[in-house]
Amino acid sequence: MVLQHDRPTLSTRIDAVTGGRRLRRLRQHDWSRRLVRETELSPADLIWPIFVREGAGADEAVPSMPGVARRSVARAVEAAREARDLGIPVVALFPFTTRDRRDDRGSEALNENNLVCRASRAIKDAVPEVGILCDVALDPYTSHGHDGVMRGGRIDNDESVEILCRQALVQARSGCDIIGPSDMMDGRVAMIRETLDAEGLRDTMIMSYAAKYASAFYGPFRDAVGSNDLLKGDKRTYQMDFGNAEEAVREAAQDIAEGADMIMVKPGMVYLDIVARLAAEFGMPTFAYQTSGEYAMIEAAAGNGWLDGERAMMESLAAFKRAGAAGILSYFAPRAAAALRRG
Ligand SMILES: NCc1[nH]cc(CCC(=O)O)c1CC(=O)O
Ligand SMILES: [Mg+2]
Repeated sequence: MVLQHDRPTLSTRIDAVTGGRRLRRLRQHDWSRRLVRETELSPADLIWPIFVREGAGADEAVPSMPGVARRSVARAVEAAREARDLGIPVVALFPFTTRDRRDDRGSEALNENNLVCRASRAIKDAVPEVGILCDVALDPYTSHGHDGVMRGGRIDNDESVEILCRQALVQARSGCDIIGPSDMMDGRVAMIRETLDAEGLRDTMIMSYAAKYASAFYGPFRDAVGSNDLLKGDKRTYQMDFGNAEEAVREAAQDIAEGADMIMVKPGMVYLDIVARLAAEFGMPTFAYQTSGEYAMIEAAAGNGWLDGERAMMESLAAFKRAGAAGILSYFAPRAAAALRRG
């Protein structure tokens, strides 16, 4: 390339290498950028995870998740109303369980009057237009913080599945619309489907956490549900190894064959390759969970003034859509939906 350009010559040469296709042309105006935007986020893409706690009164802040709180059942109902008004289709319920309600088998999971069941009934009653998703896993209820039952120092798959089926049934009967098995036991989707069908609950949907990785990005969530101090060891014998992608395809294939209506990848931001891959490979409604740690990361940086939180929020959520996700579970849901409605 010559150093001193004669403009017309340079322009001709650039036209020659680009074929005259100047890709910046479409980026000139807000209107033209909007016109050609390939994917768009909408409030209907969002699922709002809500933490519920016993008792009445004011929300309890979760320190590691600025802007997120544990709500009483009445306040959870208010959140569902807010979701409806914002156009958010689904809320996901997670219980904060104190030590005294936990045991080594997670018995509280099967109590039809447990917090999640009471919150489901209250929301169904007051705001029937909003869908309810409930996690199926024992970690909010076990004294050791694991998602299943321990047997000789390991999590017993089949014994756990049996309890998880009963947990799913109790939740579905309380008004939960979508069962979200997040436990990663083998065969649980089929067994849960069978259990629900046998009880006449054919319409209850299953969104399986198909590819759920053993991740550092769940830390703040475990604070929020009270499991962090209790968890013994880690979850690597049932949650996936972060080095694996082929295995995610096998996991998703199994869950789909077993009857999952929708699949999910978790965490989300650091596993966008998996989201894109599963969405393309199976063409099933594929969801991503922007987890507590991913949320906290953005909030912490924004809180320090290190990045523009509002923009980082929208950009991170849009990335899931671009990767092919049908929707996103995100603690940003109400804020993002409000921003999208403002336009
Ligand atoms: N099975 C429990 C469960 N369901 C959702 C999350 C994490 C959600 C988040 O980090 O936002 C976890 C934590 C875990 O597996 O330890
Ligand atoms: Mg599996």
